[in-house]
Amino acid sequence: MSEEASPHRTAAVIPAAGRGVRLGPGAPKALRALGGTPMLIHAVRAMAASRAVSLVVVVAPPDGAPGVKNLLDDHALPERTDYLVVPGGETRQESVRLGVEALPDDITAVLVHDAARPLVPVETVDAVVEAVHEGAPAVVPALPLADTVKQVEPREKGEPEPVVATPERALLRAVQTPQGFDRATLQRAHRTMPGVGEGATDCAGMVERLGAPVVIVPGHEEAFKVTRPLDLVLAEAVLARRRANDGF
Ligand SMILES: Nc1ccn([C@@H]2O[C@H](COP(=O)(O)OP(=O)(O)OP(=O)(O)O)[C@@H](O)[C@H]2O)c(=O)n1
Ligand SMILES: C[C@](O)(CO)[C@H](O)COP(=O)(O)O
Repeated sequence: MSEEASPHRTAAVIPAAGRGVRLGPGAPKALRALGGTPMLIHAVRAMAASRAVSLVVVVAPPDGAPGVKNLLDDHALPERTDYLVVPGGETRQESVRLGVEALPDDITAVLVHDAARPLVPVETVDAVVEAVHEGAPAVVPALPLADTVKQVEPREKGEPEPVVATPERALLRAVQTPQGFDRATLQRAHRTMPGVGEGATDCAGMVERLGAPVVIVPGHEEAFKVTRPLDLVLAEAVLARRRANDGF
């Protein structure tokens, strides 16, 4: 996909300021190695692989922006893409807001992609971009659920939680990133909605609360989020298979 015939200029914002508490002790999650390369670099390459993406904004840990700039300089990245690093905030919502505020004025479409989803295929990125360029204000890649989901009444840790409802699984989707937005819609959502507590867990949810439509495109099983140690084992296996298939 190319920007040449498009009136859009598309940027990707990569929130990478999280600590990775659920992954366990160590460096901030985005900086941990996957196949010998920081997870963040995989995520940056995944966004820059789309010819539609002309700018990648990395939202670094609050005190880690200079180190992340050095990291980008030290790794081979597509030259047609520009790169910018800004310091992040206390929550994902705050980090994304800081990334969006750093966008140059000529950007019209924005992808928001977790550094923690390093292996998203370019076909998924392009499908999201295409739907935004065709006029959707907000686009989310997602997959049907394998597990049945229960809604519960939360209790203290260790206490059995009463089940309140079993939503119809066929109507549910597990949501991934990159989520794609018309820039004005995303900016309005972030400017009008204060971050409460841990903040919104995804930007599309904020756009829904604005009353704007959000649509789903097919996600990909390799776009999973590295959250817990077992996810890293899976990510290493997927990467090893790709490298074996590519012969490098
Ligand atoms: N203050 C924060 C918190 C999260 N993120 C980013 O948001 C994405 C999704 O968050 P998650 O997987 O929850 O990452 P962490 O917050 O690092 O994980 P944990 O909750 O286990 O600490 C990650 O790329 C993470 O770096 C961010 O930029 N700023
Ligand atoms: C945006 C997201 O990846 C969609 O599934 C997810 O909500 C991020 O949640 P996290 O708790 O910040 O990992």
